[in-house]
Amino acid sequence: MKRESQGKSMTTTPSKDSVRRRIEELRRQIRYHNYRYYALDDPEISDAQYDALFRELVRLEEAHPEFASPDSPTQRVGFAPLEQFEPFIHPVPMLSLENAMDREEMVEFDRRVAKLLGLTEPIVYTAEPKMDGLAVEILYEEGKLIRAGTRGDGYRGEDVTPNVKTIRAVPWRLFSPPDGPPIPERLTVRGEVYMDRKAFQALNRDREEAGEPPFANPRNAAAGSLRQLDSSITASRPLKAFFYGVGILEGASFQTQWDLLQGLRQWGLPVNPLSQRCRGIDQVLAYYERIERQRPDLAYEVDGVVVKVDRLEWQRILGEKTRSPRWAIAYKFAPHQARTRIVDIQVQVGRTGVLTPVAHLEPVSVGGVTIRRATLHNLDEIQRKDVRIGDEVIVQRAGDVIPEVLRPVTEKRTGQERPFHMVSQCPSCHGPVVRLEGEVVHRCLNKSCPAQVKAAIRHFAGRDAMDIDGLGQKIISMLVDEGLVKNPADLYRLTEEDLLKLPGFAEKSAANLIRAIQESKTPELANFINALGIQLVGVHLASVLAGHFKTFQAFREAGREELTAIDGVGDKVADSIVRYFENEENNKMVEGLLAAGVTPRPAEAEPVERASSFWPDKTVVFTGTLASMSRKEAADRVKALGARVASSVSAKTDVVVAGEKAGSKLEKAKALNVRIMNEEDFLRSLREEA
Ligand SMILES: NC(=O)c1ccc[n+]([C@@H]2O[C@H](COP(=O)([O-])OP(=O)(O)OC[C@H]3O[C@@H](n4cnc5c(N)ncnc54)[C@H](O)[C@@H]3O)[C@@H](O)[C@H]2O)c1
Ligand SMILES: [Zn+2]
Repeated sequence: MKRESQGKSMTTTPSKDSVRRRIEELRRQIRYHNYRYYALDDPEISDAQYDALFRELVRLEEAHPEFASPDSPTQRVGFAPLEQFEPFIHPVPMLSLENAMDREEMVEFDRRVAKLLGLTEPIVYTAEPKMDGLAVEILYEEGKLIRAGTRGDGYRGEDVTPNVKTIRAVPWRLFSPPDGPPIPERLTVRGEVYMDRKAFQALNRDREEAGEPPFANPRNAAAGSLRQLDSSITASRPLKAFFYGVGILEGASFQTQWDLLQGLRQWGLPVNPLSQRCRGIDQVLAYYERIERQRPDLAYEVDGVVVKVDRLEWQRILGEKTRSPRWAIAYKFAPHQARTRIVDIQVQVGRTGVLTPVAHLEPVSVGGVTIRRATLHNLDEIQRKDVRIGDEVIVQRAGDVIPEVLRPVTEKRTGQERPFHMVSQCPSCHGPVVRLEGEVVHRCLNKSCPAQVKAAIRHFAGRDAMDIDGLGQKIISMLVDEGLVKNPADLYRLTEEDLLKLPGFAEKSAANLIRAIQESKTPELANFINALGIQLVGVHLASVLAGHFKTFQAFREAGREELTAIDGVGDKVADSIVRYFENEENNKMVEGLLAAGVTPRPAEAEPVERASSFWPDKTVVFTGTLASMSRKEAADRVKALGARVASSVSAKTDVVVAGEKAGSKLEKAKALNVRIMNEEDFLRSLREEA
């Protein structure tokens, strides 16, 4: 895929004056976009477009040093912290990274490093996925989490300690096995807070349904979730973190970046398992290609790889420039973008009646996937981007995130393009379309609107809900159109005879679907709560609520007070739940489900005790025999602390607990660089959690 033009190429020599004006214009634009991106977490342009502006400015300033200025955005990191937050001072400045866009720039980086160090042999690097989240620094003293802040302008960030403490992957206390590095007296560790793509999509769906503006991408969702004044909002968002560096490190030392990563891992800080040591630039380039291939399958967004000179001594020799270190570089992936034409814009009705305009496109291949539709979010977005029917547009797809229209190519307009008007009648039920006060979205308010019923049933039958196999969009559509199903509870009254009347069903397929529906009757409580489709209650909150209430009855009877007392449940969510169960129709539907024999399984394990430092969210494999307890007992102990137990070792394994006579799993763990605990380490860590 060709990238968008990297700024204007200059064929004739421009006058000094026009260069100065362009520089000023670029600085003004970049400052504005920095503000949107860093302060508001709401960018207006894509990263690729931003990078093009930034690079053009760098080039002009290099070619015309007389216009250089210490307050140019090229000399600064990020954006000053917002005043609503207490400042977080970085004891060692937290810089940005220089970017490379192609192989030549990487080869050039390698040459520069070799020259500065006076080396001729291949240089060893540690290469890591470049997480697309936001950078944080956390201070640990004697292993205890003291404070955490965002990067801000590199010198001062925003103090977000209570928010960072709600992230399960972040230990409140560091852990040290006897054979690992000692716990440092003082440590500031640096990492990236991010949100998985799936969680991001679920969050955006919930937001769109609730009439709130969706986040542009997982990075902004993570940043917007972490930079909250109310940490219960942060707690309700499924954030994760990977760590990759340190600022201060007292009382422990490492020789290389690679050893440092292993050390962080041993202290219980999550480190990206895809990191790799590379000998020479060719291995770096191969690593880049491998990660780019894996990119669509990763659970999270990466926007490139970060390459760091491995020897810390050499890093010190190379030192820093104003904005970035000389010993590291970010090799960015090309965005998956393409040009195509909007054939039409149609509105789609969601399960709570929200109307989403969707662009129907001339099919185009973007990063290997053919796309025919792209979301336009809402009317405001369409007007802000000035997208019209018939426009040639740039579309972008990041991983499996829903493709979106970035902007029209206005130079290609013919005058035949038509602006989009929001419909005044619901395309499904022809009811009136309204825009409620304070909302950006338009809605159909008719509760029995067929499109809403269909969407609600699709949600109900989905993977994270009742998980009904074989109940796809087409069948749901027929069931609703034929009047066989008016709400989810009706599904359980369907018979084979009903289905056989529909086109496309035979005895066997009808029997299969009825069986799948009947088999869905004992969902996990969290899935059942999610299935109900309560506004603002998505997959993540549903599991928080299930963990708290244990039974559906207790959840259903909970009052506002009890709800808001739960970590991660704010006023809005509590109101929405209470309102749901006050509604006559919802109650009838829920009664219908229970009467049909739907019995959610009570949630099991105790909610994780937050103060426990190491085990939450870790994937653990046991191997060999433990002298002090059975395998089952050991597994139950760590599960109670929030860990998952797996049977085989993979790159996703966090810890292998190896007892006597451990065999191949232990070998595999060593090969994959997975942390290994012997029985003594294991018992000690359980004692520490007690
Ligand atoms: N769209 C917009 O309007 C807009 C505006 C401003 C910035 N941006 C984006 O932000 C970028 C500039 O931001 P930046 O200064 O944060 O630089 P950067 O994102 O290019 O690189 C530095 C950052 O990379 C992150 N990182 C991820 N994984 C890492 C790892 N393994 N090791 C080290 N660091 C890792 C850290 O947060 C670090 O601060 C631009 O290139 C652009 O893509 C976009
Ligand atoms: Zn309708």
